[in-house]
Amino acid sequence: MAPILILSCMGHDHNEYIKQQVQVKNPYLDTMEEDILYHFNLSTKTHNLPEMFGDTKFVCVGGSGNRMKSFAQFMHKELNLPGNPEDIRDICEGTDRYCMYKVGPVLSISHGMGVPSISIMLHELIKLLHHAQCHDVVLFRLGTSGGVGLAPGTVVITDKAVDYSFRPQFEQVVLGKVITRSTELDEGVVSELLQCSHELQNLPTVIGNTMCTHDFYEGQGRLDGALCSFSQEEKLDYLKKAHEAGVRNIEMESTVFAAMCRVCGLRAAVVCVTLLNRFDGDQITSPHEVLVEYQQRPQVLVSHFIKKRLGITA
Ligand SMILES: O=P(O)(O)O[C@H]1O[C@H](CO)[C@@H](O)[C@H]1O
Ligand SMILES: O=c1cc[nH]c(=O)[nH]1
Repeated sequence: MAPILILSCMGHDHNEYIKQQVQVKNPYLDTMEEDILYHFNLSTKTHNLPEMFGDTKFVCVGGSGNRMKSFAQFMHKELNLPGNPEDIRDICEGTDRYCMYKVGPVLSISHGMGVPSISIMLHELIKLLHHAQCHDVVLFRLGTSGGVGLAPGTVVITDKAVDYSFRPQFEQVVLGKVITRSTELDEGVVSELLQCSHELQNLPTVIGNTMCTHDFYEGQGRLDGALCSFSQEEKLDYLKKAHEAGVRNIEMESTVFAAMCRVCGLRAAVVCVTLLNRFDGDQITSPHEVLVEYQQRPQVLVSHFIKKRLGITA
């Protein structure tokens, strides 16, 4: 029998977190004898998912496997967990599609680039959380992005994840028809994250809309792809319109992430650092070590959030 959501999934009262369970929205799932999470190389028959994952409270996802491994090692240290952080094992090592690390109540998973890649990962992740009977879970996407009118290195906590027309929605084609889902995120988590950013040094942070595109080059109005059919003026005009619509950064996964989490009753937030200001150019020119430090910023912010939630003080 599928667990039911006892209280409203989008409420903002802290007490409501207590009973929040993962709602898969598929009547067929509970009739299946076995569920193979193919891209994770896990299955309900071969793995004891409640034992492996039942205590998960925070799921952090990001594009690259190495970044999510470093984040897991960082969290291992931040949470003062026993053992050597260097020894953490990739739970999905039997497949090279995604990487997954578990450190205490934190699960760190890579999702690759773009909507199709993260959406496959999210289907399997949400089923995993359901099979493992997890509850009170908060999900974060920790990413990089192009800034719209912001200095490079600024952390953007997403208010609304919007599409190419600045609408807060995600369109999925199902059986040849378009289904539109809302991409509203949890306001409570957004304010908690903003408060966390005020408590940290050197972490310039804003709340803004995040535009999700299906491409890094033409899709984000870059003039430096292999194809370009528009002028510099047209590019700047589009970015200006985006800025007027409240867009402060551009990336490639936020809308489907927000939509799927929302439908399944999962509180979620998107926290991405900007690598450049798109009004100033398209190429990412900062030195490697600067970019490495930038991409740690969302991790530092979310780590602070997690430690506060767990009652761990510095
Ligand atoms: O830093 P990550 O999580 O990979 O995300 C951003 O970087 C990739 C493009 O370079 C896209 O996937 C975009 O969303
Ligand atoms: O400009 C950028 C930088 C990172 N990721 C993106 O999707 N766009």
